[in-house]
Amino acid sequence: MSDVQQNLHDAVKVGIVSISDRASSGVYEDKGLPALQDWLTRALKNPIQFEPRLIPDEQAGISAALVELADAGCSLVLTTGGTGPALRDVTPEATLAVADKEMPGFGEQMRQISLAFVPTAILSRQVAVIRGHSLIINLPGQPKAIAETLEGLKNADGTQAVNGIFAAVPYCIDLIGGPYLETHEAVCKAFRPKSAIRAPRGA
Ligand SMILES: Nc1ncnc2c1ncn2[C@@H]1O[C@H](COP(=O)(O)OP(=O)(O)OP(=O)(O)O)[C@@H](O)[C@H]1O
Ligand SMILES: Nc1nc2c(c(=O)[nH]1)N[C@H]1C(S)=C(S)[C@@H](COP(=O)(O)O)O[C@H]1N2
Repeated sequence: MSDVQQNLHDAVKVGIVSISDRASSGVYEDKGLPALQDWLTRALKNPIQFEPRLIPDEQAGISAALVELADAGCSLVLTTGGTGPALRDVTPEATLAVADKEMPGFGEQMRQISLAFVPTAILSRQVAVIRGHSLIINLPGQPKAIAETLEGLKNADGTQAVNGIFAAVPYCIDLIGGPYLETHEAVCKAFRPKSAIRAPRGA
C-alpha cells in the first residue's frame, strides 16, 4: 500500500498562481503552473490538492486571488512572475497589500541562491508574507527559476551547495497552524528543530 493510501501524511491545499500577461492571454503557453505542480509533487510526501490560477499582471486581481486562496484554506501559496522592475511587474506590491506579516528571509535567500544561476537575480523584488494560516511566496517568472529557488544548488554528487528556500517552508507552516509537511530528501531536505519533529505515523 502507498503512503497516501495508508494516510501516513497530512493532506495539504496549495495555491499555485502564474502571473503573466502573455501566458494568461494565450500569446505563449503557460509553463509556470506545470513547473510549480511538478516540483511540489516531486518534493512533498503529503497528498496535495492544487488550486491553480493563471492571471495577468494586474495588482488588484493578484491581491484578490491571494485573498481567495488564503481564505479557501491554502497553507501555502506560490506565485510565479511579475517580480521584476518592469512597469507591469506588481506581484510584490499585490502580495504586501494582503500581508499580516512580512517574512524577509525568503526573498533575501532566493536572491542569494539565484545569483549562483544568473547575475540578474538582483532584479527580482520577490517577497514572502503570512496571511492568516497561509504562507505566500513570490518566485520569479522564468519557469526554470522555480526549481532553482525552491531546491537550491546541488553539487555534482547530489550534496547541497546552496540551500533552497523550501527547506524552511514545512517548519514555517507548523508555526502558523498548518499541516505537517514532509519532503523527499533527495529533492529537498526540510529542517525542523529537534523539538518540532513528529514521530512517523504507522511506525
Ligand atoms: N508563465 C510563463 N510561462 C512560460 N514562460 C514564461 C512565463 N512567465 C515568464 N516566462 C518567460 O520568462 C521571461 C521573463 O518573465 P517575466 O515575468 O519578466 O515576463 P514578462 O516579460 O513580464 O512578460 P509576461 O508577463 O507577458 O509573461 C518571459 O519573457 C518568458 O520568456
Ligand atoms: N533563479 C532565478 N532567478 C531569477 C531569474 C532566473 O532565471 N533564475 N531571472 C531573473 C530576472 S532576469 C529577472 S528580471 C527577475 C524578475 O523576474 P520576473 O519579473 O519574471 O518575476 O528575476 C530574476 N531572478
